[in-house]
Amino acid sequence: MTDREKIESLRAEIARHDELYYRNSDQEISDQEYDKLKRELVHLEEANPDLALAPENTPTARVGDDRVEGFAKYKHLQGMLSLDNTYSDDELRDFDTRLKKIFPDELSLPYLVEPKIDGVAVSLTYENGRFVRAVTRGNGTEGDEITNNLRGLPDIPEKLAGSKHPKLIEIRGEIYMTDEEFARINQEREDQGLELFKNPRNLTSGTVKQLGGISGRNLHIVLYGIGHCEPLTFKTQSDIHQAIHDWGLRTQEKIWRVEGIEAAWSAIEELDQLRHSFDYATDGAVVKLDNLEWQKEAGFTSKAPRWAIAYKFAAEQAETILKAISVQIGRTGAVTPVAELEPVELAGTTVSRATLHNEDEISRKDIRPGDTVVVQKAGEIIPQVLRSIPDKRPADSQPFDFAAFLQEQGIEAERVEGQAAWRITSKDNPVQMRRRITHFSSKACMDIENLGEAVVDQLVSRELIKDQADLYQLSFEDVLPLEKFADKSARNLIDALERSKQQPLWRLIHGLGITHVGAQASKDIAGHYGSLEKLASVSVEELTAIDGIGGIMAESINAWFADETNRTLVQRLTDYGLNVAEEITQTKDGPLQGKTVVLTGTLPSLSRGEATAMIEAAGGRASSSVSKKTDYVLAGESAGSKLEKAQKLGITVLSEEAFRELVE
Ligand SMILES: NC(=O)c1ccc[n+]([C@@H]2O[C@H](COP(=O)([O-])OP(=O)(O)OC[C@H]3O[C@@H](n4cnc5c(N)ncnc54)[C@H](O)[C@@H]3O)[C@@H](O)[C@H]2O)c1
Repeated sequence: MTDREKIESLRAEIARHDELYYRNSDQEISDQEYDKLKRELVHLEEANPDLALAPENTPTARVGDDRVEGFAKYKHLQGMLSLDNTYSDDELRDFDTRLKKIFPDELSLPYLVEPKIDGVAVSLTYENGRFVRAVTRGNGTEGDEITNNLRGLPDIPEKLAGSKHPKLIEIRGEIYMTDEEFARINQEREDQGLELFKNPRNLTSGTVKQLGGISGRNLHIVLYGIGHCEPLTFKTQSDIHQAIHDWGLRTQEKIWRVEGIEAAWSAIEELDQLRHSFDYATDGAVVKLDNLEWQKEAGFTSKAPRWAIAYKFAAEQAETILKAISVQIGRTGAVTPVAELEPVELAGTTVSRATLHNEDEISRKDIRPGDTVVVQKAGEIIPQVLRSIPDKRPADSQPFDFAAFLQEQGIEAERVEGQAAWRITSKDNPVQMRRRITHFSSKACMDIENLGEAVVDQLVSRELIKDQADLYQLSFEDVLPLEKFADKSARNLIDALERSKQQPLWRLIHGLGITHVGAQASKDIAGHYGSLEKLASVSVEELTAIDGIGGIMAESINAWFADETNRTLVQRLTDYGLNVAEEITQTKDGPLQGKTVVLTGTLPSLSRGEATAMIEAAGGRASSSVSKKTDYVLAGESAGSKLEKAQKLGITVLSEEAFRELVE
C-alpha cells in the first residue's frame, strides 16, 4: 500500500469511529486502539506534507463532531477544543520543552494537574449567576443545546451561590454516570429483553442526546474550567477552580498546583493511585499551564490548546489463554460470542469470561480458540479481548468460522441484514427456551420458588418442557428424577407451580417476555385492559394512549400477539387455569383512581414497595419519571431532580403525611 492509500484508508476508518463514538454513542474499538490509529495517521501526514488537507478534512486536525438532528444549535462564545494526548512520560516532557521555548526565561513552569474525567463534554452558560443554557461540544464551534435535558439535575443549580458573579460565563465540564446507575439501567434493559449498553460513557452520551428527555436517568456533572467570561477577573487556572467551587458547583476533589514538569509527573502518579476512589471514570490527567496570560501567549492549534496536554493512563491489560469460544443467547435471540478464558487477575478482579462483541470483531482481530490473548478492562464494566498474540499460537490453529461454529452447536441463527449481529431463527432453540422460561419463573415475574436456572436447564435438556405453558403439565414423577431432587423438593416445586397460577395478571404479562415490556409497563397494561384476551385484540393506537406506553413498546406488543405461536401459548396458559383476567384496577374506586404518582427520595417511614402498594391499592399508578401527565409527586428526603422538575411543572408535591391522609 502506498502512503497515499494508507492515509486515505486511515482517514476513512477514523471518520467511521468518530461517527460511531460522537453521534451514535457507541464504539467498536477501545480508546487506546483509536488513539493508536490516529497517531499512525499523524506520523504519515507529517512525513507526507504534500498530502496535507485543510483541518476540516482530516480527523487529525479537527474536533470530533457530536451534533445530531433534532436539537437547536448554539455557537460557543469561545471554542470548545480537544486536547493533545500522550501515553508516554517522555512526550509529556517534550510538551514542557516546547513551552519553555516560548518562555525561555523561566526555569520551571507552573502547572495545574487535574484528573481527566471520561464523560461527555458540556458547556453551561450562567448570566449574572443564573443558569441559562447547556450545550454539547459539537464540532468545537457550535454544539447542540441540551438545556431541557439537563435542567433540574442536582449538580446544576439554577442560581450560583455567593454574590460576585460574572455578567456572562461559559463553565466547562463533563457529564457522567456512576457505575451503580449504569448497572441499574442495564438491569432494567435486561429485564425488558433489550440489548445492554457497553459502558457508562456511551450511555451518558446517548442519554443527553435523547429527544424526549433523559427518562429518569441519574446524571452528574463535574466542572473544571471556563470558556468565554465577562468580565475576566481570573489570573490563573487555580483561581478558576476555586471560584467554580465557591459558586456551589462540583469540581474535581483533588487538583495539584506544581512547579515544573517533574513535579507534574509525581502528581500524575499520585492521581493514578487515587482515581479509582472517585465516582466518575478517569482516563488520565490534564496538565495545564496555570497562568492565564501565559496560556494566551502559547495559543491554540486548530483542535487543541498548546498550553495543555492530556496524559492518558493505559487501560489495565493481562495476557491469558482463550480456552474456547462460546455464545450467549439473549432472551430476544441475539447471539453474542463470548471468550472462555483461563482465569486471570485484571484491575483487581478475576476474569474468566470476556466479550468478543460479534462475528466481525473476531475475524478482524483473527481470534482463535487456543490463542494467547490480551484482555483489557477500560471504561467498560465487561472486559474485552483486545487482540491475540499470533507468535504464541498452536501450530495447528485455524481461523475461527462463526457461522460453522453455530451450525456445529445446532444453533439455528442468521445474520441480521446490514449488521454484524446474529439472531436465532428458531424458537425451539434450547438456550433461548431456557432464557425465556427462567425469565418467566424469576422473582420479577411469576416468582416460582425452586424453579431457578439449574432446574430449568435440566427440564429443557430432558425435553420435559419447551415453553412456559409446559411447566404446568409437569408431574411429581417428572420432577423427582432431577438432580438434587427428593420427595419433598419435588412436591414443593409442583405446589409452587400450582400456586403461581394465582399470580396477578401483570406478572404473567411480564413473564411472557415481550421485548421492551418491563414490570411497570406490564402493570399499566394489566390495569388498563384486565385480560390477555383484550390485550391481544387492541391496536397500536389504543396502546399508545395509555400513560407510560410509547410507540415502540406498543408495536412490540402488537407484533407479539400477532404471532400464531404466541397466541397458542396464551391459549394453553388460559387452559391450565392461570390468572389471565382480573378486575381492571384503573377503574377501581379509590382516592387515586386514574392518577399517576411519582415517588422520589427517602420517606420517613414507608419503603418504596409499601408506598407503591398503597398507591395501587388506592387506584393510582406509580410511575418513575415526572412528566406533564404526573398528578402527584410523593417526595421524601434527598428528593433531587424529580422534585425540582415537579415544582417547575406546577405538580402537587406530597409529604408522606399528606399522602397518608389522601389515601387512607
Ligand atoms: N473508541 C473509539 O472509537 C473512539 C472514537 C472517538 C474518540 N474516542 C476517544 O475520545 C478521544 C478524543 O476525544 P476528545 O477530542 O473529546 O478528546 P479527549 O477526550 O482525549 O480530551 C479532550 C476532552 O477532555 C475532556 N476533559 C475531561 N477532563 C478535563 C479536564 N480536567 N480539563 C480539560 N478537559 C477535560 C474535555 O471534554 C475535553 O473536550 C480519543 O482520544 C479517544 O480516547 C474514542
